[in-house]
Amino acid sequence: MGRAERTPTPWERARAAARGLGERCGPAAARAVPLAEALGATLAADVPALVGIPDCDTSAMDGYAVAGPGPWTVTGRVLAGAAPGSAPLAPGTAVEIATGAPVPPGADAVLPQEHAERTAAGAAAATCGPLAPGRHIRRAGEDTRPGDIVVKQGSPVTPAVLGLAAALGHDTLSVYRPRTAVLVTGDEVTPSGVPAPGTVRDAIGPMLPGIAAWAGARADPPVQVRDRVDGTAGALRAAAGSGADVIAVCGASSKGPADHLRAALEALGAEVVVDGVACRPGHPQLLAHLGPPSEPGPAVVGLPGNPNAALAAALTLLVPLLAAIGGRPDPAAAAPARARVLEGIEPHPRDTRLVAVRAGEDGVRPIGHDRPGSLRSPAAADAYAVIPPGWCGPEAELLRLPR
Ligand SMILES: Nc1nc2c(c(=O)[nH]1)N[C@H]1C(S)=C(S)[C@@H](COP(=O)(O)OP(=O)(O)OC[C@H]3O[C@@H](n4cnc5c(N)ncnc54)[C@H](O)[C@@H]3O)O[C@H]1N2
Ligand code: MOO
Repeated sequence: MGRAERTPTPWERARAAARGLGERCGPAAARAVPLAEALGATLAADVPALVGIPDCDTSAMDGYAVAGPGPWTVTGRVLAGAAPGSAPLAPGTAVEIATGAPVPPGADAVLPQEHAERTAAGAAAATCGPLAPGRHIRRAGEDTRPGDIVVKQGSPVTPAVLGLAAALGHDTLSVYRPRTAVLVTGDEVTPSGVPAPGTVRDAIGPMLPGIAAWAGARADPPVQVRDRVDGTAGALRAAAGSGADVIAVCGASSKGPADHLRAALEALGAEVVVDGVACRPGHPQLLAHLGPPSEPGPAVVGLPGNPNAALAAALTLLVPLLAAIGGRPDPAAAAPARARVLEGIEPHPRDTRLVAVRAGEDGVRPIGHDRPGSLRSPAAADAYAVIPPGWCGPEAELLRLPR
């Protein structure tokens, strides 16, 4: 097992290393998925328009499509969904028309309903003066022409991207969505219900699907692993064999008698890229690569067992790693990146502190309850304030929390 760092890696350097490993392991395999399953993934290919918007000349208003000067004899009605007509509208005639309906050839403009007057003889007249040619007609391809690239590869699939893809005729999209397997260690950890005395409920597994989704990835349901080296190594091997891009291991990251992650990685010949990070909470976290360095092979992230430390570690290593494998920016680092800290925070002498803060109008305030074993503060927070050693304010970088 190659050890890149024997001392804890500085926090910023650890995030960069996670991104670097993600770029080395990525991109995740591209898959065509139905639109209903694509939300939050990253586009693996440009999205072309399969149809023009609009696909033919259409009316932008409810009213009358008119030809020549008025008043006009109304000869019919066209509703949205009608096939585009081929018979030209004769000068002096009009058809009643709905928004989105195809404008007949020969029509000069659309007279909106509210500017039209029907005469007793059934003709239509304008109450608004002459209409400019083409008024209220949306020309074929005016917004988008067939073949236009409307969203670029690498963009996140948002609700608007889904709606646009559907409007342009797509039923599926080709996307990257890295997959992380989740191994929960700890013989005392129980997956459901009120924990019995001496046991604890898994509080890390439930956080990972939302954290992964935020990074454009997905997390498998947690698999519980007994506190043994061979069991941990076997679970890592099985997760790697399942084709996971990343394996997140919860707990067993420290140096106690039941902490077997490092020994299991050593048994598998893993390359350890980050062995401890100079941050609080979360200092025993770890980043490794399984398989030969030249292969994409899954990356392994060791998340400390203390749940607040696990969350800090997930934002430090897991999120940049998954985002890079999916080919998108780290969402935790997105703007606004700095804020004024309105209450004193004591820096740590050597490590970067990640302090849960709530955003107000003038800046951010620590929430308190800052304990590695408790999620009370991040559950009430908007971000972690990043407090490096020697920090004296007044501003701090913010590491955003998934909402
Ligand atoms: N001698 C040292 N001991 C410890 C150090 C150290 O530097 N030297 N670091 C401490 C810090 S900081 C942390 S964080 C933890 C990390 O521990 P592990 O990753 O090895 O995790 P465990 O020992 O298995 O568990 C720690 C703690 O968290 C609870 N836990 C574990 N998994 C879960 C889970 N899925 N959900 C909720 N809670 C969980 C577990 O019961 C323990 O209470 O090490 C310190 N010790
Ligand atoms: O990773 Mo530990 O927080 O510093 O609990």
